[in-house]
Amino acid sequence: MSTQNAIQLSGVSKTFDGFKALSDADFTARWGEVHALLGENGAGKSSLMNIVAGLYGPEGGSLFIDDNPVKLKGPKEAAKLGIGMVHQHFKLVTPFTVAENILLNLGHIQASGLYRERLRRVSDDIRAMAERIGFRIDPDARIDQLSIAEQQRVEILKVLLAGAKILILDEPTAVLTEEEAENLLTTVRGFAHEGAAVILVTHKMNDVLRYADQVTIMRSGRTIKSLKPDSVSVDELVKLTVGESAPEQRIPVEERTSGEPYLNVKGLTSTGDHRALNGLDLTLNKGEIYGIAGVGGNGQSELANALMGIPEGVEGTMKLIGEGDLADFDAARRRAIGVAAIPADRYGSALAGPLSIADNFALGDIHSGRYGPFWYLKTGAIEADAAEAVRQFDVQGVRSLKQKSALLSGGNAQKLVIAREFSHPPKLVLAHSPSRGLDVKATEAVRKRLRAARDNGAAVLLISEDLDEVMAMADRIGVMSAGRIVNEFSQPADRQAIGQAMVNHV
Ligand SMILES: Nc1ncnc2c1ncn2[C@@H]1O[C@H](COP(=O)(O)OP(=O)(O)OP(=O)(O)O)[C@@H](O)[C@H]1O
Repeated sequence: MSTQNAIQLSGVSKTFDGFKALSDADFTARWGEVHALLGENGAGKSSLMNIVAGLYGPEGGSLFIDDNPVKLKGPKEAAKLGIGMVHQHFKLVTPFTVAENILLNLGHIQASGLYRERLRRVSDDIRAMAERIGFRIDPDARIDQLSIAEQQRVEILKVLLAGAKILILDEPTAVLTEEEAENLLTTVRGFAHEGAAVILVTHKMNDVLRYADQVTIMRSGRTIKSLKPDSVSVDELVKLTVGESAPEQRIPVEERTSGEPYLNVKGLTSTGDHRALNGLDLTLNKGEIYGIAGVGGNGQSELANALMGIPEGVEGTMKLIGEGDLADFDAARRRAIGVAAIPADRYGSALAGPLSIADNFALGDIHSGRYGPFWYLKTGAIEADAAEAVRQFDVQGVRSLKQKSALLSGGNAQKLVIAREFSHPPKLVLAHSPSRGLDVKATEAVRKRLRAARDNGAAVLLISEDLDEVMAMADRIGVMSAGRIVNEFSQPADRQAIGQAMVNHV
């Protein structure tokens, strides 16, 4: 393994609206290593890596690539130096196909030949790379027909095919299944050990311990420590990351009796050619958490969309007993009934990025009249409630409630969504990958909210590709495959049997 530095940042600072996101941060990653970057939500990990990727210019400090001092003028220059970053929130052109998106990114490299010919070549490269790293992806699929997990695979392929030698992966495994995550991390470790450098921004301690050669921990805009993961335990890493107050222990899920049925889904089927949902039946009871496990791309996103009222062509029924069919309710009616929705794509489907934190918080209550008639909103009341929610849900990085919500770090944006959705006691909670991108403390806080909602009698549907999360949270587990629930398990359930059911039907 070379000892030459791939990246060296020293004394880097960055301020946003007077807020110091990075102050005097140092970071060194060597060629040949997988280097994990850990830290609480809002610690500054993405900001630091955005500087390496040429997206942000630092105010102070210096950046060396391959031991040469550089001043990046933008991401193109970073790409030329072999730096490729896969962001937490994707940068794909949604009406385009996978191959078109990748060709767009490779424009400068694959410039020769007719467009169709170039597209064909790129499609071949995509297939070859996908096979090499164990991804299933169709180069001709349109991005807007792919699940979040599949879109992430496209982003990863995009960077790999552009020939990056310094790979920065911001939370790459957050939406991947265990097997996909293992494949990906094994592959990137292979790249690193062949001589590249891989930076893995993550909250998953086990990924750090299993795959990283070195780990740097950030807190409040500073790098506080860099060490070899095999020199510490998970507990020590957690403490270094979130401070002394270690998160709660996992509560083992016991067999428990739930209440009467509340949501009855019958024959839910996609109307398009691609039968993402194919006759799905599901009954969710009051006072239970029903977890949906499954390999990504088996209809989970379409189910979440249909239930949450995000446009999705489906037929079949989604009856809320005593209320009517969910498909007939507009957003205001859903709120009035007590439906809380936490979509997987928090920026695309849950938050209005250009609106302020306070306005995003109040969105759910505009129709109810809580803040006055909509032509004269009581901004003081909105801000008072939002301030209280920000405090209660520990949303960090809030300089002002008037700040755009798009500027919150990924994890803190999720906390804002959850604060809004739980601002009234919910009767039905629909949560899709709710702890994606959250640090250990925030993950525990979200899980506590879901459990509390269940204990107060709500029906909670948890759709997650993280089997550990489903196992830890759900009272009953449904395995989804090819657009249907193919097996149901009650707790305590056998993890291996669930894993079997997930793959047997693929
Ligand atoms: N473009 C921006 N404008 C204003 N503030 C920003 C911007 N980018 C980041 N920030 C702020 O800088 C701080 C650090 O954010 P950053 O995204 O780097 O954290 P992170 O460690 O990656 O967090 P997470 O784990 O939640 O993704 C946050 O308070 C965030 O709100």
